[in-house]
Amino acid sequence: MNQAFLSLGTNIEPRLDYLDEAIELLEDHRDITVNRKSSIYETVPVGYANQADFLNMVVGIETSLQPFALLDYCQQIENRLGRKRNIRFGPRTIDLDILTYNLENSTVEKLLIPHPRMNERAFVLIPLHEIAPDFKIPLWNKRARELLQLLQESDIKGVRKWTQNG
Ligand SMILES: Nc1ncnc2c1ncn2[C@@H]1O[C@H](COP(=O)(O)OP(=O)(O)OP(=O)(O)O)[C@@H](O)[C@H]1O
Ligand SMILES: Nc1nc2c(c(=O)[nH]1)N=C(CO)CN2
Repeated sequence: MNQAFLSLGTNIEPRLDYLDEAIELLEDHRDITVNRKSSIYETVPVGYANQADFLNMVVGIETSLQPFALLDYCQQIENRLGRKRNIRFGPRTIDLDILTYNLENSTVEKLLIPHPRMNERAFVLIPLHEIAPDFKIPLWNKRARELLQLLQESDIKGVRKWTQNG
């Protein structure tokens, strides 16, 4: 069985429902088992600042799907949840990125694994550290915590645990 980590992000309300529905749709697939879920984090937008705060989380899955089939299913979920692709890095109902797939590296533009920007994203590294503290991310061959240490304090401050009651 293959082990992958996926990043989920949303900044259009109802944000919590989009996360819940995306996870349900992952669990509905007979070839995917979601075996780890991080907490939900509220995060300041990175890249394109003029947009609402995100909810982000990371899940660990086991799957018999090959990487492109997994990407295809992630994109089906994005489409079902009404994802529009207009502004790069802009607002979205749900974004599902494949962070890692086993210890594989893929350099095909349509599917870059590990995700090439994950090392600079505290909104990915903090939840990944929570569920897989010892996992060494291929390409950098470093744990999430070690990559976090290379980021600015301000990037890390933009990520805080989210609870429904604020
Ligand atoms: N690891 C990956 N996970 C998901 N999509 C990927 C990955 N590597 C490459 N892609 C490609 O990136 C394309 C654009 O993806 P998307 O619209 O989700 O980007 P984005 O969320 O705006 O930016 P980012 O990838 O920085 O999070 C997808 O169509 C997909 O083919
Ligand atoms: N905080 C945060 N910022 C982002 C996010 C995201 O999920 N969270 N996704 C982006 C495009 O992939 C761009 N910027």
